[in-house]
Amino acid sequence: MMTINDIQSKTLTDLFEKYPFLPGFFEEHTLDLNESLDIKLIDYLNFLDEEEEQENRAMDKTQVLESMCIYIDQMLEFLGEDEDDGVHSITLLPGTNKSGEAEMFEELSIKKSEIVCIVGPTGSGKSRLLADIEWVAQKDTPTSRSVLINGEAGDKKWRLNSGNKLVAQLSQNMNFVMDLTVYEFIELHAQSRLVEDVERVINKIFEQANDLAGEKFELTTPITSLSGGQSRALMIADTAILSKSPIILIDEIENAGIDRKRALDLLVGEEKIVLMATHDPILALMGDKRIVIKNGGIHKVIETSDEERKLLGDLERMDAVVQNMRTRLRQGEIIQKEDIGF
Ligand SMILES: Nc1ncnc2c1ncn2[C@@H]1O[C@H](COP(=O)(O)OP(=O)(O)OP(=O)(O)O)[C@@H](O)[C@H]1O
Repeated sequence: MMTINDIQSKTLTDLFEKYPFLPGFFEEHTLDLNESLDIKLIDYLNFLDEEEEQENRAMDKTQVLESMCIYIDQMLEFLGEDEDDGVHSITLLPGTNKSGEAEMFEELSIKKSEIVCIVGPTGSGKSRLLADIEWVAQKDTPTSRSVLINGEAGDKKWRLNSGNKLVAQLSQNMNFVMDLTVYEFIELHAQSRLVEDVERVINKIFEQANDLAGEKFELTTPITSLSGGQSRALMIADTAILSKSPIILIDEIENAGIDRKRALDLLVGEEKIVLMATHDPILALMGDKRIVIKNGGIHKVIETSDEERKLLGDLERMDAVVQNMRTRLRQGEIIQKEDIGF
């Protein structure tokens, strides 16, 4: 909760920088902003009182300050940005597997800029684990797991917020139905986030998305004509740059036409906690750790070893061969043994 003390001795310049939506409050309450903004809020309000403008206003100084606090709280809530939002880590505490047996780990903490992969057979419970995190489980899901935020019992406030603010989900199917160009799509999102320099953000997302996508697209391309890989690339860049959610949950990044290593680097570079369920060995080894799920329970947590990282290079080369074949087959070419190269 914002208090009068939090804001009254800050300058208007600082307040506007921190809360870019705040000029809207001044406008709504016909508070004149002609003077220099390098004035403390309280001095500004005193000055207005001295000018005897108060008689023309519905509220006195204290009421203005009080309603400004409420306005800031509500706007932050609406935007999914509470003041004490900083999530530095999440911690999983064990529950039970599908047979009701205790899970095989004591506790697992995941910090900012860490990538953790979730591996395990189909139906073993990978998506369930992602859902437990999204729900900030407190022994109240089928797994009885608990999730701590910054080492403390998860606050249920995360659940109630419609802005999906703890977690951003990147699911496998990205089918756009809106009739917008790439430019309009990003612009809409940037405006809803009240970004100040919308043009700069649009260009940044567009460039990053094109970097990730194999085939390039334009700002004028309608989003409904993007290929699967291109839409995925756009969503990843958009989430990394515009989403305020500290945790990104990914249900597999399919291989088609997207630079997956770069995609992960981009997300981690923006200081996100990244959890990714995957069946793909390359992605699994790109993580710092991987959680192995068996029969609904966390069976093991494995740190990616140096040897595995070296093997990752080999796997990527093999993958490049397969990708190349795929492209050539698509173009109607004939494949020969020497094309395989090993
Ligand atoms: N510990 C558990 N206790 C009880 N039920 C569980 C547990 N873990 C998972 N389940 C249930 O098992 C089912 C399959 O789990 P889930 O969908 O998470 O598997 P998955 O590994 O994501 O599968 P896929 O690879 O096919 O996507 C779900 O109904 C889930 O709620």
